[in-house]
Amino acid sequence: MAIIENKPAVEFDTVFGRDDSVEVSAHRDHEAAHARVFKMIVIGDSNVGKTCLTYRFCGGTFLNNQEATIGVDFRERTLQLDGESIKLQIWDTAGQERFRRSMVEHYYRSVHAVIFVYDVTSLASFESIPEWIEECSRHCVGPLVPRIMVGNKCDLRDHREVPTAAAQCLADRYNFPLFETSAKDPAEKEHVDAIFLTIAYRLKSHKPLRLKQLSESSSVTHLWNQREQESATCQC
Ligand SMILES: Nc1nc2c(ncn2[C@@H]2O[C@H](COP(=O)(O)OP(=O)(O)OP(=O)(O)O)[C@@H](O)[C@H]2O)c(=O)[nH]1
Ligand SMILES: [Mg+2]
Repeated sequence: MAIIENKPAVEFDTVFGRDDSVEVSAHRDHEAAHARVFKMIVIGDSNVGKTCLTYRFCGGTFLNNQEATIGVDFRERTLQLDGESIKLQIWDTAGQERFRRSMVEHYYRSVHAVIFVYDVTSLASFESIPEWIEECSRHCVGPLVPRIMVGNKCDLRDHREVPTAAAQCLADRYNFPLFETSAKDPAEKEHVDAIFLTIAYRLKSHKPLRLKQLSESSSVTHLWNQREQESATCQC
């Protein structure tokens, strides 16, 4: 099966910060190789900033001139949480129907956590959230799979269309944590980290569903084959 992809498969594999020394790099390789791996998907309308958010978390910077995602982009980051390595394998999905149609089943297969993203300057993107949640349920993502809701582009204060209170109301209805942030604003970098860390800590306390290590070469095909080999969490 072909994966449509418009950027390198895995852009960053980070253990808190960067250092070019060989020793540190070798240590990171070791840590990453022994990490528990969790698959997380980022879902929401096109243009809400899914790619920029995941890039900010994995790469630490804002991605300028980002084009619409086609199919899926993979990013990874390895975290040290209480002395344990946790690798988050983040599936940055396409928001445009025509770019996601053939991939939807694969997005949800064996997923460990879901992040629903809307744009605080787009009421339409917020109003779509229940549809994304519904799609997620249709694909048999179990109730124990952690989900969070993220309102992005908070830096565009004068253009806000989604009040925090309305978003909190929706989040409460589904019992999701809500975060509002900006992938663009450098001052929000730690807040973006906190979003993913929140999920990582939730996952860490879960029984690992996957013990296999990812290969050093994280090509799309290889990742894909790994996913295909795993038994799905879906019980239907
Ligand atoms: N002002 C501002 N612009 C942002 C922010 N995040 C993303 N953008 C811009 O919003 C546009 C869409 O960002 P993407 O990350 O490509 O959106 P996406 O959700 O991945 O879109 P699809 O791949 O089509 O699903 C780009 O022009 C980004 O520069 C943000 O926090 N603030
Ligand atoms: Mg994208």
